[in-house]
Parts: sequence; structure tokens; C-alpha cells
Amino acid sequence: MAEYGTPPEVDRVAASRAAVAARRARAAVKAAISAGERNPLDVLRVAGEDPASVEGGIRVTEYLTSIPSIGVTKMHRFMEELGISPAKRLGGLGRHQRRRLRGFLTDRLAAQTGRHNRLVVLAGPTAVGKGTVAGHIRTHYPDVLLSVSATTRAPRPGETEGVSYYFVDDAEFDRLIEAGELLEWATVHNAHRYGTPRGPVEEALDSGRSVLLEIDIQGARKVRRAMPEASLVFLLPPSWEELVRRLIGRATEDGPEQQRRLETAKVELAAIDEFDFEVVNTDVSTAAQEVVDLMQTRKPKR
Ligand SMILES: Nc1nc2c(ncn2[C@@H]2O[C@H](COP(=O)(O)OP(=O)(O)O)[C@@H](O)[C@H]2O)c(=O)[nH]1
Ligand SMILES: Nc1ncnc2c1ncn2[C@@H]1O[C@H](COP(=O)(O)OP(=O)(O)O)[C@@H](O)[C@H]1O
Repeated sequence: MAEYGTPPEVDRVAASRAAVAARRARAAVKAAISAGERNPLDVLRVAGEDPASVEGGIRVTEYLTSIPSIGVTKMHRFMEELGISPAKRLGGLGRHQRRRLRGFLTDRLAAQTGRHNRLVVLAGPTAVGKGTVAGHIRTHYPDVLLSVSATTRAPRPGETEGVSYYFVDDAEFDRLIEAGELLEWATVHNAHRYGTPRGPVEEALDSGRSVLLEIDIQGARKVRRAMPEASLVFLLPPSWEELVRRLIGRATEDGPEQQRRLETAKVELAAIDEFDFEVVNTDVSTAAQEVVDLMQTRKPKR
């Protein structure tokens, strides 16, 4: 049989069956968005990760009109504002287009649900000042919950259990993972494990508080998967030279470790396109204010 090959009409039948199945699968995703069963931001994430997926095959126009409260007229306006051609499918969006669409929808969805509280992830390269900015927010904006992570690294002088971190051993960290008590976790700088306790974050969001997570980039990616409505903020240094100055000035790492971290920082800076917002940390209190502002729903007139 094999040497004769498949007759072309059989190929055509198979191809048209596959096309029908793909159309049905796309329709099912759109119906799930309309019914509020699938988070539109999650659909966008899957399309970005796998353009060949069912999600990736959905046209942006159809995707937008599947979202309750976005009709055809609004959809056309949004496409124009976002500079996306009507023929585009979700999987064919460029990184910048996807990012703009995500930021835009994050705002809209927050406005719709009336939730002014936001889950904000603050990440960025080593020594950019994440800890400093997060500390400033803890002191000056007490309404915002700054999540306290669990870590397997040892406390440094001056660090307080339950404030800086929850310091745990490997066995306890394993137990937290097993019990599903961590929203995300990662091994950072190839050394220790760090994770975000799930309970306090969910309780705070449920009670209307904003939550800030100061975690590494791997963790930011995992939060995006677990909670697609989270806003990812990338903290940038005013310049590369200033980043090096801050790392050396902090004097908490020896020379070889500083070199390793600067290498990692180059890779981390390349992840900026995955983030929704950028804040430059020139002045600590200005950067903190900008991060807190992002927790408020922006006015629809934007
Ligand atoms: N994924 C993840 N990263 C975390 C968490 N807590 C802290 N980190 C990151 O772990 C890294 C190391 O933190 P730390 O040991 O305090 O050292 P330093 O910030 O480099 O002085 C930083 O990049 C933090 O952003 C967490 O819960 N999850
Ligand atoms: N806006 C800023 N201007 C000058 N120095 C800063 C600023 N933000 C942070 N720093 C300093 O830079 C160093 C690294 O900050 P840190 O918060 O430890 O970074 P990260 O948590 O991102 O690793 C610290 O010595 C801190 O005091």
C-alpha cells in the first residue's frame, strides 16, 4: 500500500476534517471566554507561548468580541488604537503588540470588575533596587501588602524572621511545595530556594488590598501563569554603569559572585519584553510611587 502513497483526494478529505476540528476547537475557546469560564489573559498567554495552539489560531478581532462588554464597534476602535491589522491571529502577534494588548486588557478587565486592588510583581536585575523600593512601599504605603517569602537561605545580620523572610530548612520547603502552599517558587542564583506563600496573598486580594511581590524573573513568569491578571513590573536601572555601581556599593557579594550576578543581569534585562510595565529606579520614592500608581485602575479615557 505504502508505495502507492495516499490518493490526493484522501489528503484533501483529511485536511478539511482537520480544518473543521480546528474551527470547532477555536469556537469552544471563544465560547468559554464569552461565558466567563476562561480568562482572556490566560488565552493570550497560551497563544504567545505556542502560536500553533488552538488559542494561537484565533483571530484578534474574534478574540476581542468574545470578551463580554466588547462589541464590534469597540473592537474596531481598540484594533486601531493598538495598531493591529484585522487579519492577525493571536499567535501571529509580535511581542510588542501582544504586550500592548495585554496591558490594555489588564486595565479594562480591572475596570470592569471594579477591582482597584491589583497584584503587582516587581522584578528586575540584581541590585537594581527591588528590595529598596519594596521596603519604601512597606513603610510609606501600609495599605499595600508586601508578601513575605519563604527561603532556604540563612538569615543575614539584621534580618528578622517573618519580616524579611520566613527562614525554613529544605524539609520544610519540600513540605510547603507538596502541600500546595506556595503560589510560586524558584531556585535563585543557583543557590537557595525562595517561594511566595499563597494564603496571605489570596486573603489580602479577597479583602480588597493590593499586594506586591518582590521576586525573581522565573517567579514572575510563574505568577503570570497562576494569576493572569497580575501586572508584571520591570524595575530598570538608570544605566548599566549605575547598576554595576549599586551592586559593588552594596558590598554583600564577593568579586566572583558579583561577576556571576552581572552575567545573570544581562540575561534578565533581555526578559523586559515579557513585562507589562517598566519603572526606572532613579529616585527610590518616585519609583515606589510609580509602582503604587500601577495598582490603581487607570481611567478608561486613556
Ligand atoms: N521566585 C522567587 N524569588 C524570590 C522570592 N523572594 C525573593 N526572591 C528573589 O530572590 C533573590 C535573592 O534575594 P536575597 O537572598 O534577599 O538577596 P538579594 O536581593 O540579592 O540581596 C532576589 O532576586 C529576590 O527577588 C520568592 O518568593 N520567589
Ligand atoms: N534609587 C536608588 N539610588 C541609589 N541607590 C539605590 C537606589 N535604589 C537602591 N539603591 C542601592 O542599590 C543597592 C542595591 O539595592 P537592593 O535593593 O539591594 O537591590 P535588589 O533587591 O534589586 O538586589 C543598595 O545598596 C541600595 O541602597
